[in-house]
Amino acid sequence: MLFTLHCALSDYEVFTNEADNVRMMSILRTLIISMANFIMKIVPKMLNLLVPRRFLACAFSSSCQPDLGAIRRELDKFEGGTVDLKMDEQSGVAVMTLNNPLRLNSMTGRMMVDMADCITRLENWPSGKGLILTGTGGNFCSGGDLTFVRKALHYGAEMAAFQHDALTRLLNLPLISVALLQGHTLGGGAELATACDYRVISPSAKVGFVQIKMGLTTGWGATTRLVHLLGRQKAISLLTSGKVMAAEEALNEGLVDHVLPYSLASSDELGECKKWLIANYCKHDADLIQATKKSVIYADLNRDIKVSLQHERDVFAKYWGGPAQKAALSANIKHK
Ligand SMILES: CCCC(=O)SCCNC(=O)CCNC(=O)[C@H](O)C(C)(C)COP(=O)(O)OP(=O)(O)OC[C@H]1O[C@@H](n2cnc3c(N)ncnc32)[C@H](O)[C@@H]1OP(=O)(O)O
Repeated sequence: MLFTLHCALSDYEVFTNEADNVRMMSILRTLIISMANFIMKIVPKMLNLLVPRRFLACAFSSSCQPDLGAIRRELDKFEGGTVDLKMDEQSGVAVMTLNNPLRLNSMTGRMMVDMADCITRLENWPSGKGLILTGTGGNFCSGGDLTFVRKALHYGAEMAAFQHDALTRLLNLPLISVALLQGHTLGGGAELATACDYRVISPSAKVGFVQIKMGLTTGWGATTRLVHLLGRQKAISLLTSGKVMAAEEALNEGLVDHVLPYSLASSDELGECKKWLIANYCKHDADLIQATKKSVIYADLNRDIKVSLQHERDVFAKYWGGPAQKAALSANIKHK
């Protein structure tokens, strides 16, 4: 590079008449290309020195496997609130409750860890059929707990990796899940809601992906899930506007599936949501519901139609001629 620069400058002194202009242009071109090459080589090296290696490796390498155990230990230090789980064996419906009411159930690091543990328990619940994700005190969730957020500004990539893992596991539970949106569902709260199969909303509730107003994009996987759920256009519209929607608008946008007919006390709305879930999706045998949901997830993850059909056939063959089918045949059911 220095050699090229030296030659170019000394040549410039020699060529003074117009006939040499073409040659001079060519030298200048060589010089510019050399400088560009030099910059291309040196800038990534300087960046590497300035930005912590761990961040570069995790943010830019597709093969990066975040150490979720280490992240979990770090997040667990950001205390405040809990996430509680009640599994009702009789109905087969569990209720997972975000519990940080003084801060409208916004999520601390500790709550993220709690939620991941609840999801692990639900992954291993063979008699389960459904799950309701709700918040305590009449609010679903007002996003990341801003007290936690302010302390964890250095830890965004790691927190996102942890939440992506937990919420993908939530979405892929073999249970039919529904988020009950009451009061405020904002930012990260709206992201949590998209990790359930369905969303039921109280008529007085509001929901919005306000991340863009907070100088952020989605950190807990909602962009990916929204594109699957609503398609590109609606995802772009909800995420770039940051608009906070009332219940009917959220229904019209396709974000929610059912608006409760009346505003009730928050525990009564939970009861109504449970009735809606059971009546629509959890009437049948737990084993069959879980097999069905697993097949749907399999089909979603394996868009290769042959692979998905093979899996569907294998599951079908397991139930064909089994006791549930024989009982149904004997019952002579009329599907009116
Ligand atoms: C990776 C995550 C990315 C994100 O989630 S970005 C979005 C983060 N969320 C927010 O910015 C929401 C901020 N809060 C608000 O806009 C309002 O509080 C909200 C939800 C409209 C409710 O308004 P109001 O009904 O007037 O109630 P309020 O403001 O008096 O709130 C009651 C108490 O709750 C607190 N609170 C609400 N949301 C919080 C949050 N996210 N983190 C920490 N604290 C939060 C609020 O500070 C207030 O506490 P205090 O009574 O003043 O001690």
